[in-house]
Amino acid sequence: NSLFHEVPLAPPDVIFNLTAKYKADTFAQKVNLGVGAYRDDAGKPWVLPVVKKVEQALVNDPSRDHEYLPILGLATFREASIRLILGADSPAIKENRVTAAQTISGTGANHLGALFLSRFYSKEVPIYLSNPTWANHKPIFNNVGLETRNYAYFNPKDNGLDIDGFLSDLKAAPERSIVLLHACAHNPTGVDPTQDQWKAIADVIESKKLFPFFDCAYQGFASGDLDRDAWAVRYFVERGFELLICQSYAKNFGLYGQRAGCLTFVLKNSDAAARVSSQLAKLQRSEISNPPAHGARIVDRVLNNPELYAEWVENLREMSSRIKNMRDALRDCLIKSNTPGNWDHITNQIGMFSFTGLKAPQVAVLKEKFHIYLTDNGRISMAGLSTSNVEYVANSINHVVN
Ligand SMILES: Cc1ncc(COP(=O)(O)O)c(CN[C@@](C)(CC(=O)O)C(=O)O)c1O
Repeated sequence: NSLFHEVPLAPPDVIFNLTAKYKADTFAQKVNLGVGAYRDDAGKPWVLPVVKKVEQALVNDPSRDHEYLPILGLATFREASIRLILGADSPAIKENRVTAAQTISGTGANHLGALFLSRFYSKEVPIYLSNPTWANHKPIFNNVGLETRNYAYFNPKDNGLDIDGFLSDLKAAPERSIVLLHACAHNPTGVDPTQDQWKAIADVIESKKLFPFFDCAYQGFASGDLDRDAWAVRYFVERGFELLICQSYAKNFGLYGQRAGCLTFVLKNSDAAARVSSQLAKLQRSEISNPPAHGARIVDRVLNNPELYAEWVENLREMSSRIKNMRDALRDCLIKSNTPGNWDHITNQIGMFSFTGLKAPQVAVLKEKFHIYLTDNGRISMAGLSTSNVEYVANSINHVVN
């Protein structure tokens, strides 16, 4: 008998297993609405033109080597990431009370933030996650010994935000609890709080002394405007909260496999920032020693060069507007084919995903009969839609809701 013969067989990951099933499917008209990865109108992954350009320059740069990065990553990448999320004129930056660590993409930022809080904030308080939230959030926090709880988020009646449930769950939370907040383009619902609702959320977090833990994986993807998508984070900073933000460059730079991300901490003063930074370095060293260089160098060059930055903004707008067009097209097709139900949420929701309201049995039929892949909770990645498959998808949805 092996020493590990009692290791339980874990189920495959929901989202990555969907991709594998889709790839294995030989049906000509198969459609992948699973993983939240951008595809162009031909259904192909899109290497951003600005990324291609910078990669060429990097490869041809004679001074480039493969030395270790510092433990906390490329300094100019970290500084640019802080400016991107907080705004170049942020008071927190001026007062030198921000610190950051380059991480293994957004997942790594969530993990390092969780690990730090479990060590230096508290292990006794729970972290509140939106219901529903990204499938990977719960395992990330449980892995570092944090108890996870839910706050109400999605209202199935209007496929919108259950703000009353949201606020009352936070009011009932133990003081100092951590609250995970999606900065923009909520995954999986595509439903974001309005600015007034963010103010009400901030009021409860302040009065209950809760800790805001922002996860920002889609900056620039939601509205197409980087500053607008960072509004909630900047509002909380303005209100004087200490908080952290997880940034991912997987989606907005198309660098999924390069694992480029950043964990940014906003503190009360520079003394606290120095202390936090020193412990982030210690934790990071013992886990990954130092982060991967390639993706960060691409992001670093783009964010620190005005022309490349402007080109990146254009590339971002191209992705976010194609997704918006697909929202309009899907809703139009559903209405044109008299699909029962109200489909306004398809265009009211924002960012990579739409929470359709389809139930697991209906999802099963879409997968098995129509070869359309989406998660059982009815989430569809809008980037999987194209002008050539949107009608087929709408007709298939029509079939399963009738
Ligand atoms: C809210 C949220 N945070 C963090 C991440 C982490 O992304 P990264 O580590 O690649 O930077 C994702 C990616 N979510 C995807 C796009 C992929 C996945 O599940 O990992 C999704 O399909 O939900 C996300 O949706």
